[in-house]
Amino acid sequence: MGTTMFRLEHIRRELALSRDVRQTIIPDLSLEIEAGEFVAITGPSGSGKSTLLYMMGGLDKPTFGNVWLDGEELTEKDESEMNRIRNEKIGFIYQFHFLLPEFTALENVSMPMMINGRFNKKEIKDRAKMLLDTVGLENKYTNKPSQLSGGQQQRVAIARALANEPKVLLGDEPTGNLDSKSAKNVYELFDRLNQEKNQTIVVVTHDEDFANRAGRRIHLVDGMIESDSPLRVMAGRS
Ligand SMILES: Nc1ncnc2c1ncn2[C@@H]1O[C@H](COP(=O)(O)OP(=O)(O)OP(=O)(O)O)[C@@H](O)[C@H]1O
Repeated sequence: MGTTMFRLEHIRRELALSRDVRQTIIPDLSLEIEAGEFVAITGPSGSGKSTLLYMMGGLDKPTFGNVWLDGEELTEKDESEMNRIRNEKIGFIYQFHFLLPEFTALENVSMPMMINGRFNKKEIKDRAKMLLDTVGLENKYTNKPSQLSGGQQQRVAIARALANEPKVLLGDEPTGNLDSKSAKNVYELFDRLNQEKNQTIVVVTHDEDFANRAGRRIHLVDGMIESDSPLRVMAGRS
């Protein structure tokens, strides 16, 4: 048995549409994800995929139920504790990269490390370079986002998400805004991070090719797990 990275117990997420009308997005969902897994969450539009991912990343709270990440219970944490956990343990990648336009690739990747305070100035610069090298942008340290292609911008966002050596990398349609060639580069990068560094990855995706790269696919319909299937034997796991 591996180490449990995520444990979700009887998650329910309701939304108040008006004073007395509530919509149930996720009725009752339980799930465990182990360290080193690469999981794709798929399902039709509106099935609750992003809502689930945001609760896993502590960006949204369930109406009922509990979420544990790496042994820490997220739902009971206040905002400042959650900010710490997000900065230390979670790398989040969105469909749109949200890079800071006035800063270079190197500065964008450095930012989470400067907030964290764990590395000194030189270490931050060295790590930022190493991370940009990892995502294949060794020649783009001083480029600002506007001087990079969409795929390159997303790779900077991935390097930034990895800055503080997060326990988990969460992606909400990370290839949703990319052409097929750039998307393929991003899949390959996720694959490599998972295979070589045993990085735990959970991505929400509509992209079949991407979902097929993952070791496990969780298919949601109406906020319920319709299927949960391993796709292939993961490297290094018995
Ligand atoms: N802030 C909100 N206000 C109102 N409805 C919301 C809100 N957030 C989510 N919803 C509703 O909750 C349901 C689930 O949304 P969610 O974004 O999790 O689905 P999804 O499977 O990720 O969809 P998509 O694939 O289209 O991104 C949808 O019916 C959506 O309309």
